[in-house]
Amino acid sequence: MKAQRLLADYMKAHWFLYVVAILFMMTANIIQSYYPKVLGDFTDHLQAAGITVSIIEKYSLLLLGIGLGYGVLFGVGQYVVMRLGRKFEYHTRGKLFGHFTTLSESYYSKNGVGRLLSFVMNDVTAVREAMSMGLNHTVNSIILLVSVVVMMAVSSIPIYLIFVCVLPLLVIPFAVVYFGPQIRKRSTKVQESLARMTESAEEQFGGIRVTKKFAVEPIMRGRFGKTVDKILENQLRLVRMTSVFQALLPFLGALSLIISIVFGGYLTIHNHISLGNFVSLTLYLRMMVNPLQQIGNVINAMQRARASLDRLNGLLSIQPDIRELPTAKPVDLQAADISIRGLTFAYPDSTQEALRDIHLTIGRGKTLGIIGKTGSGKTTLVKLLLRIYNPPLGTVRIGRDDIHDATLESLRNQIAYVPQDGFLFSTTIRDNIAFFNRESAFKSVEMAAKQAQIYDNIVEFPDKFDTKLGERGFTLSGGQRQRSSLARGFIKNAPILIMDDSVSAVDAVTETKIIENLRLSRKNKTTIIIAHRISAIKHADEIIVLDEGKIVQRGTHQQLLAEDGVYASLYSIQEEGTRYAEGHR
Ligand SMILES: Nc1ncnc2c1ncn2[C@@H]1O[C@H](COP(=O)(O)OP(=O)(O)OP(=O)(O)O)[C@@H](O)[C@H]1O
Repeated sequence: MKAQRLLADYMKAHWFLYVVAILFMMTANIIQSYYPKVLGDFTDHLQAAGITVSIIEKYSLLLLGIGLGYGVLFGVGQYVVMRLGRKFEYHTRGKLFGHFTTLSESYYSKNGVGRLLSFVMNDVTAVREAMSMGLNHTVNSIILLVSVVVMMAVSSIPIYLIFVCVLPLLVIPFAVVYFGPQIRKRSTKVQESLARMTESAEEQFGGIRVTKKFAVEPIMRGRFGKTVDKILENQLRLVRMTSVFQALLPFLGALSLIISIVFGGYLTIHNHISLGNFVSLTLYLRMMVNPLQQIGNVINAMQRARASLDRLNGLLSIQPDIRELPTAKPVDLQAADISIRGLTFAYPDSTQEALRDIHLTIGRGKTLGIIGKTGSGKTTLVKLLLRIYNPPLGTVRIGRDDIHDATLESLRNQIAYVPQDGFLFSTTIRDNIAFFNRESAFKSVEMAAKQAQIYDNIVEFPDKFDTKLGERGFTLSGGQRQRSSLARGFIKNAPILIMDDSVSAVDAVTETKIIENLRLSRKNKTTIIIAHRISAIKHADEIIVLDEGKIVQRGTHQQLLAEDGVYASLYSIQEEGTRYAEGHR
């Protein structure tokens, strides 16, 4: 859906309130346009009959009426429009967030969090401002201008005088046509540099611990400084352009006033027009300057909003690259083997193949171990099983069906994936563990914590399972974080559990206990364990060794040890390391 559609749909849904607000503001401005006429008449009265109490009473009451009428009607109209604007902002942010949730990992790997935030913050605000201010000012200005022109036309001020005085103001539309597109271009640049700053700030804050440990704060300040400098540079270019534009408008207003004083004054001296007409004319012209200036502001705001709308359109038009086929059916992973045939895969935008000609069957209820050098394609393989990326058609099957024929929900609901650096939310440890179902019984949360060997730590925390974790769970150590995220995977008790190097940060004794718990609790359930340490996978029914995206060895632990290959040499290095460590205890 296009961003303009969002805006149009919203306005259509609230058309009644908009009409009421516009009517209020129109009436307010019509009332206000009487003000110069009243002062003009007052001047004529003064000139004809001198000042009297009754004249003062009459005109002050009239002016009070105009003031009150304008104030109340305009105030209510403006309130309604502003309120609608804020609601639009709220509504649009919700829609954008909804869209974000549909986008796949490849989008997030290319766009930083800061950039995404900037859509939700800066762009939505720019559109809201243009919408509220635009409507307010446009209605006010147009109605006031029309009323003033009508009032002048029906007054006894000669038309030729009005025309000559208004002449400089007619330049305004041309100025708008000239400046508008340039302002828009510069606004786009400002929005883009704001997005880059938010992105940089997010990254810098995220990496603040690393920065502190390496004492490279000046580099960090320098990097951030560059993004801020760029904003300043772009903003100043925008400000220069808008300032010239906005200064031009009052200048033209002043010019028309000067003409009215010179020409109108001349006509008054020679009794061609009354003194009251002369006063009214100058006041009318003065009254036209503000609305004209406001129209200029509205055009600026509209240009900014157009730039933001274009960015939002770009975002909303991105189609998630992982989509479900209309014919997709739920699958039952408990009842089917997974077979991979001739799977070769390269990441989008990458020419290098991350996986090459993989043939593998993961039998139901079996445990598969995956080992291999860093970057050998282990995580890629499981990402394809989860359809975080799309495997080529026909290469991955669940039972007899292609994985593309499965609904994403059924697939992901039946797989518990535990990554190496499991993200923890700023909530209680209990909610973090029971993430997939917040309603899980406390008993199951405790059980999962025990299986992941984190229970003993949690009961020592100040509020035990109700301990709130800080931003990203920083109050926990690396190993505790990893085990909490492991508990989150265990509690799901899913037909398939994938542990992606998720015991790397625990000591050997804890690892052995976790693996033992795993074997007991996951009897007859499929488990895939990716690890760098052989100790974590040696019990598996089958182990594959990946190297540069290819399976170079496969078999049980014993079979692989018997072969002269990567596995056996890795084993002897790791064993030697363990013996060495034990010898030095
Ligand atoms: N999103 C991505 N876009 C492009 N290339 C990627 C992406 N993710 C991984 N790669 C590349 O794909 C290859 C395999 O990466 P993968 O993460 O599967 O390795 P791994 O065996 O899990 O490594 P590790 O043991 O370090 O976790 C690497 O060369 C990596 O650079």
